[in-house]
Amino acid sequence: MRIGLIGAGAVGQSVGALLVAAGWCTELLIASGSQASARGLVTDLEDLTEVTGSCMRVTLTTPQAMGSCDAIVLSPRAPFTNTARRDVRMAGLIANAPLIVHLARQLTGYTGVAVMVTNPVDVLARIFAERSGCERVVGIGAATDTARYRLTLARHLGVPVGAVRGHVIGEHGDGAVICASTTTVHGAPVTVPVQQVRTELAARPRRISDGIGRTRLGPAGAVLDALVHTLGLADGLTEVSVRQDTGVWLGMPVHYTDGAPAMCPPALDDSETAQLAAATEKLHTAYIRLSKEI
Ligand SMILES: NC(=O)c1ccc[n+]([C@@H]2O[C@H](COP(=O)([O-])OP(=O)(O)OC[C@H]3O[C@@H](n4cnc5c(N)ncnc54)[C@H](O)[C@@H]3O)[C@@H](O)[C@H]2O)c1
Repeated sequence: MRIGLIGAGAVGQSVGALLVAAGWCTELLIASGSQASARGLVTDLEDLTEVTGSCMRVTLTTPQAMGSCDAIVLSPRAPFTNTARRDVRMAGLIANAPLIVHLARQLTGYTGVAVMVTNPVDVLARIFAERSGCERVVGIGAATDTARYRLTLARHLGVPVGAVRGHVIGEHGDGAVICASTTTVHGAPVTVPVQQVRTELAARPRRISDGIGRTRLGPAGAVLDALVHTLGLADGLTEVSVRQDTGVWLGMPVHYTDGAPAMCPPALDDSETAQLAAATEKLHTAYIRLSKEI
């Protein structure tokens, strides 16, 4: 498996390290905003492969040279200061969209899997798919949100995380839908303190950023999870942002068999249905506004 990685920052570095540890990636091709950052990560990963006895080759390259990769991870971030207190991820739209459009042009007709990381991930996955013509674009975020949800609920109820079944879908952002009505603990329905959970879902990434600068390991794990499922290395259910009938990309549970996706939308109650419709509208509006500008 040959993987391209665009963006050698906090997430890109963590993805690189996880790919070395995973063992199935034979070559990692790296491009970034500057030669210096890409070369730095290539050098560090070379050291890691040598120390750990990994056979993975690490190569400095350009996005245009990634056309033959099985998958490309897009985790660049334009330099800007994010001062938003609400809708923090959406605040990156204007800064990051031109960069993603540029990459889409460079990767026009790409036939592999594209894993979008850059925020706002749902809108940018759509922009990249439509501008590049790539048909296998997934965004990450819902798997991390879901993991955070299960952790939070398990702690609140004092049960093992493995006993909690439930999803967070829709926007990776303030419009995320906590699927409380179908959540179970030890197979039984449960009353979810939705507002409390929502507060913790927003607090966790802030706590990580305040403590260690940027969120990186959870999202990198979600990238690996998306890669193994979309590339057919593992069958099973994961949450990724994928194209809906409306044309909008939303986080959903998707079951992959040999890399073939089957969407598994959870049943929703009236409130959750309304929240998902609102998220769809919000992301579509952002997309339309952006499309007029770039
Ligand atoms: N979807 C998610 O779950 C999730 C989670 C964490 C972070 N993110 C997003 O991922 C993006 C990256 O986050 P980060 O913390 O790694 O950022 P970072 O600032 O640490 O790194 C960004 C990297 O992008 C590179 N870059 C800048 N312009 C580029 C260009 N034109 N082409 C290629 N590379 C370019 C920079 O050189 C830098 O190495 C951000 O938008 C962030 O919000 C998403």
